[in-house]
Amino acid sequence: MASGTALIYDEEMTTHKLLWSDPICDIEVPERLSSSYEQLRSYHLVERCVHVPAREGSEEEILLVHSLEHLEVAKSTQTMNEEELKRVSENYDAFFFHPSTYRCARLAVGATLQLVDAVMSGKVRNGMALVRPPGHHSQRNAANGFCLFNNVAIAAEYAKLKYGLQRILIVDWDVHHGQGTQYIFEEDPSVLYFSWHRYEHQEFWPSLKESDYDAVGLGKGKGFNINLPWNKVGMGNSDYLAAFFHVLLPTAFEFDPELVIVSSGYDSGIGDPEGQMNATPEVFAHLTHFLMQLANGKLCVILEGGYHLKSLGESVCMTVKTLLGDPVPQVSGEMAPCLSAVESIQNVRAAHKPYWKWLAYEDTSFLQNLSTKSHFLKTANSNPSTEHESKITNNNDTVKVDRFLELHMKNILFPVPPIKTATTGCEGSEHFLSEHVQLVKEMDKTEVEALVSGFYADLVKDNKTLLSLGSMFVILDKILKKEVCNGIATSPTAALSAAVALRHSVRLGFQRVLCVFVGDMQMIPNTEDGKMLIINICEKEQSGKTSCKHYFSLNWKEDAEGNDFFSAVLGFILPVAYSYQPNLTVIAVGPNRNLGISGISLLVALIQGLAESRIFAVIEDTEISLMQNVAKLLVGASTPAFGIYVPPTQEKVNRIKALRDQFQQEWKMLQCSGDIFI
Ligand SMILES: COCC(O)(O)CCCCCNCCCN
Ligand SMILES: [Zn+2]
Repeated sequence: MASGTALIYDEEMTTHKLLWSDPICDIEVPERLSSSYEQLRSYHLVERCVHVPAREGSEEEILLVHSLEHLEVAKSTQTMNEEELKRVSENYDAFFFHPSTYRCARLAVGATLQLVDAVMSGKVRNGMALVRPPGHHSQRNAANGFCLFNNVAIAAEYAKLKYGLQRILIVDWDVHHGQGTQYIFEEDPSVLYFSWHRYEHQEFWPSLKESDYDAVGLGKGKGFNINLPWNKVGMGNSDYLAAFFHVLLPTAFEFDPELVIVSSGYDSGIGDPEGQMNATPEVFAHLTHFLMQLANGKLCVILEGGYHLKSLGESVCMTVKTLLGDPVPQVSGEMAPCLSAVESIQNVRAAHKPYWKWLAYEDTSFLQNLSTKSHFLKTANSNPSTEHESKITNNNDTVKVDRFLELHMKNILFPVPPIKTATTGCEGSEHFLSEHVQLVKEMDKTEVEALVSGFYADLVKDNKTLLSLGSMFVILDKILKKEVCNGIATSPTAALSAAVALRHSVRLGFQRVLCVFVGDMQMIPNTEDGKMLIINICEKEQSGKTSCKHYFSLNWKEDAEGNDFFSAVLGFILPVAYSYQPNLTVIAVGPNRNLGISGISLLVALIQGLAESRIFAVIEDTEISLMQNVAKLLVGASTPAFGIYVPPTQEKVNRIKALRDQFQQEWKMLQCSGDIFI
């Protein structure tokens, strides 16, 4: 299992700069790179990464994507004077040449390919390349939007050629549409390109019709180009997370890429003059964390845009911290996507229905009655939650944004707990002990008996479980005190242990405890006070307990292959969990579990994005291999391959939709279709 995070940075890429006045290009400054690198150093992140040197991309590598003519023009600029440079630059939309541009662009390509090699060779698990000039606007025969060579597109072609890859996912979270990348792979089903971008109904640059949600790819590439247009500014964390839950992740897991490359622009972050969006730096930790669960963790993050230096630097640090496996910080803001975002999500899901199995049963009837749609849009616009109140009056007030970010990041960058995982000396734990794992000593019997008789006598009927409870109390205590990030224990009766753990956690002071229970839960605590939210994935409805705001019984019978859990995890559990914003998560697996090991692994891996990754897992002690899998994930391993994709049945899709329709007003991250306001 590869480990380690590569960081690629070469100061020489700061020599490319604008020599004349140009109000459009003057935001793409060398300091973007140097201040990001300085910010990484100030958080002691550089020293934790594996340093990989940049190199020049060769002409042959550049010709994987670009025409010889384009290469020759670029090469010829090295010896030009300012007048000639200005003239050549005017041939392109929003691009400037400097005598060192060609050299820097080749370094940007080479740095990107070095990262691909480091990841594909297993030297590291993932990594980030800080490069400029950026790439996603440049096309086969043209520079565009500050980009000369399309670093990420060349990387994808290079990886296909050198490593025989057949499925590469490119995620472009830059706030501009990477039309260059779209054109290059439009007919190529081996490269799935996803981009969200400020669009405002084609008003915003590059103002292309083909940036809208109905540009799905051409010929054999149909379905492999996904555009999610933002038709309003001010999009925030909840909109970005909703886009991942309801569009990107279900598609990505069905596509099952062998490598994930991110066109990582941070102009989609708060404070950026180009994006005018509201998303705060920690959201990039969540987006990165989600993508780390694909391709066995093989993830290459390549810098694109980002023009507010403080916002850029903080977001780069959040990304690298997560690549290193640090706990994911709590995401801030109201977990409620705005109407415009939900409408875009609904449109892109409808546009891609013909191409993806997970969308086979998507309800696109809204397309027929567009009249009511425009009607509810008018009425909805009066609805408060259709607009995000902007945290910052406008992003152009740089100093104000600096101050906001200074305060905002203070309580985000908590110290990383020295130990990741605590465990009891339970069966099978000897397999995964490492410096990241702490073996906790048992609490002594008399103390456990005092605790149980004091607070849990109604739950604990016999002494058989007392011993397992003892170590559980110790682990929960350590998690509460942030001495460890998470913990795992086995129990002869996981249902009882979970019930005691939940009550104990609330008594210890956790205000919102999320419990995901797989299998027969048997004892369902009272959730009226909202201090717990329980999602029970079980085969049959628990006796007489129907779903309500804080208790869901998700009846789920795995198909034979045992791989059709994505729609439950991505379409329901994560959105509800993120809406709830727990400060502790308890994952319990009882008898008669009805999710396969890979389904539970995905659940544990993704849910680490919550509660600052504070998780307590309790597993029925008959499930040794499951326990070992879960323990490895808690220590930071990537989710294992999921095997063949099993699409959800219509019955399962309908069940999720029914729950979503019923609870999307309480848990707004469930929203993914605009008919919420009719
Ligand atoms: C990968 O490049 C990074 C980027 O996407 O941020 C480049 C943005 C170019 C923005 C150009 N604005 C032109 C406005 C014309 N009225
Ligand atoms: Zn951009």
